[in-house]
Amino acid sequence: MSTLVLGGAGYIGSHMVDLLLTQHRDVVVVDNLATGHRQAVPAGVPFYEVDIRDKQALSDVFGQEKIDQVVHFAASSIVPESMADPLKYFDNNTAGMITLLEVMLEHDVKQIVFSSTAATYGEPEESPIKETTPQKPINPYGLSKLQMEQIMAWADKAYDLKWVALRYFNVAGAKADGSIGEDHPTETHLVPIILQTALGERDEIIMYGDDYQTPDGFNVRDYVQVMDLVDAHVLALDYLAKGNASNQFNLGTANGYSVKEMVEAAREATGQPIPAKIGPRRAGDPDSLVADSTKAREVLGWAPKYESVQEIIKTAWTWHQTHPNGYQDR
Ligand SMILES: NC(=O)c1ccc[n+]([C@@H]2O[C@H](COP(=O)([O-])OP(=O)(O)OC[C@H]3O[C@@H](n4cnc5c(N)ncnc54)[C@H](O)[C@@H]3O)[C@@H](O)[C@H]2O)c1
Ligand SMILES: O=c1ccn([C@@H]2O[C@H](COP(=O)(O)OP(=O)(O)O[C@H]3O[C@H](CO)[C@@H](O)[C@H](O)[C@H]3O)[C@@H](O)[C@H]2O)c(=O)[nH]1
Repeated sequence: MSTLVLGGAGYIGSHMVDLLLTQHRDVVVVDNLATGHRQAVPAGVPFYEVDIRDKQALSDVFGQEKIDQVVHFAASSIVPESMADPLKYFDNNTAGMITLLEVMLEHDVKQIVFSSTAATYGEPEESPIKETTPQKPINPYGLSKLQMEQIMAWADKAYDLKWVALRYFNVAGAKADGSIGEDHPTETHLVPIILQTALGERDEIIMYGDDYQTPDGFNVRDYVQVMDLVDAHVLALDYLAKGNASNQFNLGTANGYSVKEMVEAAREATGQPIPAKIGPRRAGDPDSLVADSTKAREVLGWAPKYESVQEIIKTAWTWHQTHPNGYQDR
C-alpha cells in the first residue's frame, strides 16, 4: 500500500512520514510549505510543493504516483488566528477538503484518514469527552474541522468513500531521538513556548487567564505524545484497508493538565526556572478538553506509550535543545 501524506512537512505530518518509512511503507508527500519545512521530509521521499486547493496540480500528483490511501494533515490549525480570520479557515480547511475529495474520486482513491480535533466539541457537555459527545464548536477552526467531517460523511453515502476522523487533543513532544520536532513559523502552542522560555529565547510565558471553570482556574488540556498519535494513524490506515466502515476516534490520554500544571511539569522536566505570569484570556479557548479514548484502544488497538506529561515534555526538550532555531539547525 502506498500512502499520500498531505501536510507531511508539518509538525505531526513529518512524524507520520518517519513512522511510515520505519515500517517500510511507500510514502508520497504533498505540502505547500505554508507552515511546514522541506528539511522535515527525508530527501529520498517523493515531495511535491503543491497547495491542495490547486486542483490540477493535486490531480497531477495522483496521476504521477501510485496512491492507495491518503492521510490529510494539510490545514490551518491555530485557534486564535481562526477567531481573527475565519475565512482563511473555511477556505484552506473546508474548501480544501472539497477539492481533495473531488481529486481522490477522479482517481478512484477511496480511503482517507483525517486530522480532526477536540475543538469540534466546543465547550463539551461531558468530561471526559466521548465520540458521542455533541460537537458544538466555539471557534471557526473547530467548525471548519466539523464541516470537513460532515463533507466526508456525505461523500461516503454518495460515493462510498471510506474515512476515519482522528480527533486529536493537544499534541506535544517529538521523536525520542530529537531528529524531528515542532517548529511553527509563529509559535502559539503552549509546550514549545514554555521550552523556548526554558532556553532563554523568551523572557517569560504568559498564562492566558486564571478565571476558567477548572480546579485552579487555568485552562485544562489533554496532552498526547506525537509518536503515540501517529501510531493511531497507521492503525487507522490498516483498519480502512481491511474494508471496515467509516469511523471517528478521540486521541488523548484521559489526563487533564492545567496551563499552570504544565509550566510546573516543564520546570521539573528541564530543571530550568521558566518565568511565568498571568495574562488576559485568549479568544476562542474552551475551559477544559479531556479525552475518553476507550474506543480507539478497543477498536483500533491503540496503546499509547507516554502517560506522563513530564515524559512528553522531555522528548520536546531534546528537540528544542538540539535545534534552538528549529529546522534551520538541520
Ligand atoms: N497540533 C495539535 O495539537 C493538533 C491538534 C488537533 C488537530 N491537529 C490537526 O493536525 C494537523 C497537523 O497539525 P500540525 O500541528 O502538524 O500543523 P502544521 O502547521 O505543522 O502542519 C500542517 C502542514 O500542512 C501544510 N499545509 C497547510 N495548508 C496546506 C495546503 N492548502 N496545501 C498543502 N499543504 C498545506 C503546512 O505547510 C504544514 O506543513 C492539522 O490538520 C491540525 O488541524 C493538530
Ligand atoms: O503562550 C501560551 C500559549 C497557550 N496557552 C494556553 O495553553 C493551552 C493550550 O494552547 P495551545 O497549545 O495553543 O493549543 P490549543 O489552542 O488548545 O489548540 C491545540 O489543540 C487543539 C485540540 O485541543 C487543536 O485542535 C489545535 O490545532 C491545536 O493548536 C490553552 O489553554 C492556551 O490558552 C497559554 O496560556 N499561553
